[in-house]
Amino acid sequence: MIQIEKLRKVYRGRGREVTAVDGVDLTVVEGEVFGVLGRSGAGKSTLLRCVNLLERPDEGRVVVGGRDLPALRGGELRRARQGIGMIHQHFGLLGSRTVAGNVAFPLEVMGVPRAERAGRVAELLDLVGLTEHARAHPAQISGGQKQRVGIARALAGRPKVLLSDEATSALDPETTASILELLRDLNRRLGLTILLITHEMDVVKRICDSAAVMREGRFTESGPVPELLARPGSELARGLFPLPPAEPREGTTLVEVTFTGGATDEPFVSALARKYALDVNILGGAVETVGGERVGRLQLELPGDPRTNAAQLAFLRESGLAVQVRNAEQADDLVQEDPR
Ligand SMILES: Nc1ncnc2c1ncn2[C@@H]1O[C@H](COP(=O)(O)OP(=O)(O)OP(=O)(O)O)[C@@H](O)[C@H]1O
Repeated sequence: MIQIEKLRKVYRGRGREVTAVDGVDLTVVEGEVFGVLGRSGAGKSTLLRCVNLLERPDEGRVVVGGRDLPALRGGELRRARQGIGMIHQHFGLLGSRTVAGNVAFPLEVMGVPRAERAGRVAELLDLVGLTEHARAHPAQISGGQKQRVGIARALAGRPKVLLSDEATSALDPETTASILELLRDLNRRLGLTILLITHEMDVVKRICDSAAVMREGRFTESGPVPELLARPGSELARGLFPLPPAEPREGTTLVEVTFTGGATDEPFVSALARKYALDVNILGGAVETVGGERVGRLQLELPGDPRTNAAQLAFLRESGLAVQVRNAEQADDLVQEDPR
């Protein structure tokens, strides 16, 4: 649905150049929620704005719904853009218009006849649960309600794609949860493809099917969330499941185990302990529901150095777990890092 290849965007001015996006490849599959996570200045907004050509990329391809956007001009580009809705952190509502008036605005711009407009506005307000507030002005409603207006307005042109620029960053946790739930619901009900940018791990955890971590204009990791979580060394996994700092003790093996989906149902720690008559020490761990799947990380200490635990580590891997040995350097070739 969204295919970006080798995207580059450089800002130039006052003798200074900033490469905001530096060769990003991104594929967002139709019907999925894709999150780009990164700190301030990583280039997330620029990337998002290149998807609907609010910024023109210097290099690279941006294909949305089969159309190469930078190649389009005039009316063709305008029509292609109507298929891409966008919501913003600060909502961007017109203070002088009512809630209904704000939602009607893009319909007016699109030239939808007045008679049709009222019905469509009512439909959109119903979709976001704001029917009762149709006559209120933005100053009279809460932040969460304002974002609902923003979402209704973004959906006016029946877009197939919704871009979300830190849509929940200005909201409290409870309101954030309700807006994320609404986005998930719209994604499922309308088959809406959502590309969102955020600096909040929690957003990725709650609604993203796939995600990328962006730093200094580049993706450092990218893929389906359960896959990223199971990847040893994943920044996303570390962020979602922070484990206490632990130093390997002499004569022990310190292992971090990540499990997703079905593997969670197996009592693998007790199975390991029983099979090898081991005293397994659990140093830390977290289990969460991500994308509807139970996933988690555990930090385990096994007696004996990694070399003597080759069979035990193989047992964990064969149980479908991603296994990372923290003191792997003590092991020789017998103990391979999980290649995933
Ligand atoms: N219009 C602009 N002109 C010049 N430089 C810009 C412009 N917009 C962004 N930049 C620079 O490009 C880099 C990436 O900015 P961008 O806003 O895309 O990052 P971000 O990850 O979205 O961060 P934030 O969440 O703070 O907006 C930053 O160094 C920023 O200063």
